[in-house]
Amino acid sequence: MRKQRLVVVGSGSTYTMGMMMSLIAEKERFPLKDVIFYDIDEQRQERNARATEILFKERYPELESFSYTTEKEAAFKQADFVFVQIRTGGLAMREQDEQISLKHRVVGQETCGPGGMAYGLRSIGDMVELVNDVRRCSPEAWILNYTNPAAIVAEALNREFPNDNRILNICDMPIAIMISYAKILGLDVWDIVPEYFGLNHFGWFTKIFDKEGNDHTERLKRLIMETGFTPEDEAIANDLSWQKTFEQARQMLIDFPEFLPNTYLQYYLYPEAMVEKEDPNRTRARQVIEGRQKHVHDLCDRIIEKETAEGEDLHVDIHGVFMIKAAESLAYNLNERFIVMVENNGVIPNLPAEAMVEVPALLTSQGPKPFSIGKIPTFYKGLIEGQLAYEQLVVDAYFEESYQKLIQALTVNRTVVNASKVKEIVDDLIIANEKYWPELKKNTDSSFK
Ligand SMILES: NC(=O)c1ccc[n+]([C@@H]2O[C@H](COP(=O)([O-])OP(=O)(O)OC[C@H]3O[C@@H](n4cnc5c(N)ncnc54)[C@H](O)[C@@H]3O)[C@@H](O)[C@H]2O)c1
Ligand SMILES: O=P(O)(O)OC[C@H]1O[C@H](O[C@H]2[C@H](O)[C@@H](O)[C@@H](O)O[C@@H]2CO)[C@H](O)[C@@H](O)[C@@H]1O
Ligand SMILES: [Mn+2]
Repeated sequence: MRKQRLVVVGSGSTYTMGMMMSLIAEKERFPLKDVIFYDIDEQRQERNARATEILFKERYPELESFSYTTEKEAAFKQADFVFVQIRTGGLAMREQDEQISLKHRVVGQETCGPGGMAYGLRSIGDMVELVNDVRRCSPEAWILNYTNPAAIVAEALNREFPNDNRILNICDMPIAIMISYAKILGLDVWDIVPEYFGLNHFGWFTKIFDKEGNDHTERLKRLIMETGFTPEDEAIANDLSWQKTFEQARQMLIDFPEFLPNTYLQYYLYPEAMVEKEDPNRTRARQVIEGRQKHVHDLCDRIIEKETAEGEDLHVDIHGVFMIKAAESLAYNLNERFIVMVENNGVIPNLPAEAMVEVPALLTSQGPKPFSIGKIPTFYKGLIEGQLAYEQLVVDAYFEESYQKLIQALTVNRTVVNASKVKEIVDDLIIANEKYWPELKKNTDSSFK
């Protein structure tokens, strides 16, 4: 089996240690020659890197080399795979996004509504630059991207690199939801065969089969409605915020019982209730800073101090495993089925061909081969078209540096109804994002060509 050369971009991420444990767990199926960390923040990277070095010495002695750098050329020189999980502006800007939105009494969330829009305008520039840098050094490398808001990033990268077939945007939410389905059904998550359609963080499971072809959909729906729905992936099972989110997914199913919803639909279907639930002084970013980030930093500091990872409660998480299993399938042409983002091109014939949709696909050495979905019913088509218009307008606003396109984008987003509120929110976000966004021009030219 050919060993892979892996670069992890955004290696200072709170997810890196989980990802490294997942690489160790998958080493027989995704053997590595070397691993290189790349991040722009030397300190954030160094903490994860020094702990990883110790972890790999103890649990991955087969690895030929591990290194870390803030130099792009050194990082990208010979990669087979580049895993990307960056956060432009950091968790501090996530907190701004959430608080500014909530100040205007609209959804304050990482990837949805005004917060997601602000984050999208920050991510696009860095992601485009990164892909260009990787391609200069490693034209054939697979770039697997987790960076959010993944829907907007996918749309922007597809426009900027239309002929690059080795960029794949993925999200761990569908598989995290499937872990909960598996628990309810008494199945292993990897034995579940889902049918699913939508945009990233905006989709529905239409059928849940097992590998023998048995249809569990109606029983699953009944069990969720009658007995509840809880997060089961270890990383989120005990997190109150995720518990509330999964409980709300049960309510969505009761209200709209045709298909099983992605948890993120709660922000679009019940925006006012979501605002009521939030404390603007302690939004999700603050919980992550004091929760997951603190936990990871403390863990790394202890490993570095003791010079061993022995005795630490380190575990594999679905976030890491999902990306690595997707990489395995691409690297070794395994043709395994994953829910990923692809250009529509007729997969859903009653949506635009150029839309970046999230659907099941076989991952082959030639890239994703999506399954045909067929025409989707009017309710979902209507919701998706609005959300897609929002995502496309955000990307237009970025590339055209257009204030007006951004106003249009947020106006079609279901989380904000009132157009006068849109302008106030956008104006506040412009000030907060001065360092990150392009300077938006206020011309009012018609978009008719
Ligand atoms: N797609 C998904 O389903 C999914 C799941 C979980 C997390 N994520 C995303 O993963 C990313 C990381 O999340 P986190 O909470 O660990 O964030 P984090 O802030 O802890 O880590 C991000 C790291 O990226 C680095 N970084 C920022 N800009 C960079 C650039 N231009 N080049 C290289 N490094 C850069 C930062 O210095 C930081 O170390 C976020 O975008 C998050 O939304 C996506
Ligand atoms: O609010 P956060 O930072 O805790 O989470 C935001 C991310 O949520 C999803 O990822 C989950 C994932 O679904 C779960 O399996 C586990 O690994 O935790 C992740 C984070 O809690 C979502 O898919 C991401 O896009 C979000 O960034
Ligand atoms: Mn996601």
